[in-house]
Amino acid sequence: MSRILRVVLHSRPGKNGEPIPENFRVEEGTLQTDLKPGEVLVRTLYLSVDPYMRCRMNDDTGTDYISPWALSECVDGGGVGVVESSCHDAFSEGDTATSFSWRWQTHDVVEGGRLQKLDPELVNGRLSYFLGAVGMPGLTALLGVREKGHVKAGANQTMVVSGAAGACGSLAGQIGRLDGCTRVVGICGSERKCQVLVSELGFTSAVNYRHGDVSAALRESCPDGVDVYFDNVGGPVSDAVIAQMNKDGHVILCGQISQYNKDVPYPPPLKKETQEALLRNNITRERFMVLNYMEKHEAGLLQLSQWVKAGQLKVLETITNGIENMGVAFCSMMTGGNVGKQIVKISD
Ligand SMILES: NC(=O)C1=CN([C@@H]2O[C@H](COP(=O)(O)OP(=O)(O)OC[C@H]3O[C@@H](n4cnc5c(N)ncnc54)[C@H](OP(=O)(O)O)[C@@H]3O)[C@@H](O)[C@H]2O)C=CC1
Ligand SMILES: CCCCCC(=O)/C=C/[C@@H]1[C@@H](C/C=C\CCCC(=O)O)[C@@H](O)C[C@H]1O
Repeated sequence: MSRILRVVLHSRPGKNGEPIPENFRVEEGTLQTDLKPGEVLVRTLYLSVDPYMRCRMNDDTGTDYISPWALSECVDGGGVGVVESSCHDAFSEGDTATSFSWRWQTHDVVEGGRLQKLDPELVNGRLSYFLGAVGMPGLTALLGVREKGHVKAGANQTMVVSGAAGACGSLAGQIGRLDGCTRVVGICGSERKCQVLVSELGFTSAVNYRHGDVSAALRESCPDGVDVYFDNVGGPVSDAVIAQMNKDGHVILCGQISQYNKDVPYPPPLKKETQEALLRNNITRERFMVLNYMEKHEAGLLQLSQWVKAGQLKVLETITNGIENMGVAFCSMMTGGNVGKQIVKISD
């Protein structure tokens, strides 16, 4: 029996409420560490906080693929850890592993079949990258661009990315550039983030949506209009981008974070003018979900790993320490406190 810390959902923000760290509660508990056949004891190294978790804080997520978290039960999401002991053939002490449904606990006993073994070499030992650039957000950026973006090298395309300084957006813009877009413009929520996009990640230009006239800034940044829009945020930012899209353009409908604190279905309804602009200009806007492309994940992770190792894909992370700060890190990410992927480091 070991003593552990875990995070449970303490209260729900309400469907129209902003989440607060106090919606989560850290508890001490015990873990039975005598393993049954097939089980693995893992120590958590890193946990991910992600926007879709906001929907899991509601008692009804409004979707059929994301389930609500139960009150007072341990919450879960993407995680990476190290095997401390194993009764499963595929795992040995010292192996590293990941899962989309890693419990927010310092240690756990899990069925080995629910874990994927990791090759640290893919990330040059930076294991947190498996929750970001060489993980679900990286795949979202890569497959979103490749499956829905219709990017063609040499076609002089302009791509706009919203949420551009975040986990998916910072990678999507770089991938748009690697795949041949002439111009990649990022939209994000601060001057500092705009600077990072241009000076560190190679975006052509960046627009701060919290400052000044976004439509005017976009017009200046996109003199030939917008061909591909990687949409992470929805709402007024997306209305402004779609109004400047060219005929036969493509919206990659990745996420709509600006609407997650509202009681609306996913994807949220568009305003009439935006819907009309899509129809008038024959713009596709297809919902993209990374979990619908599982058969492409292995090759996608290899591609992402190669780019990262070659320095062609720059990785940004914001790392918060300590399981007691899961709620703080989640709320910070939801309000723009992160640059790149928001990670919580749980142990060495
Ligand atoms: N379809 C799929 O398969 C997947 C979709 N997603 C979606 O991708 C999007 C990005 O996720 P992820 O990269 O993990 O998160 P990020 O790392 O981008 O973090 C979220 C960011 O959203 C921005 N934001 C918050 N509120 C608003 C607002 N009202 N208007 C504009 N921007 C806002 C903040 O940046 P800022 O400072 O710029 O405001 C914040 O940093 C989300 O919508 C998510 O749901 C993610 C994974 C898979
Ligand atoms: C309702 C908002 C969804 C916005 C898009 C998004 O962020 C999607 C993210 C998914 C995410 C969650 C999907 C399923 C989780 C299931 C958990 C459960 O019900 O137990 C992530 O894991 C991959 C993205 O496709």
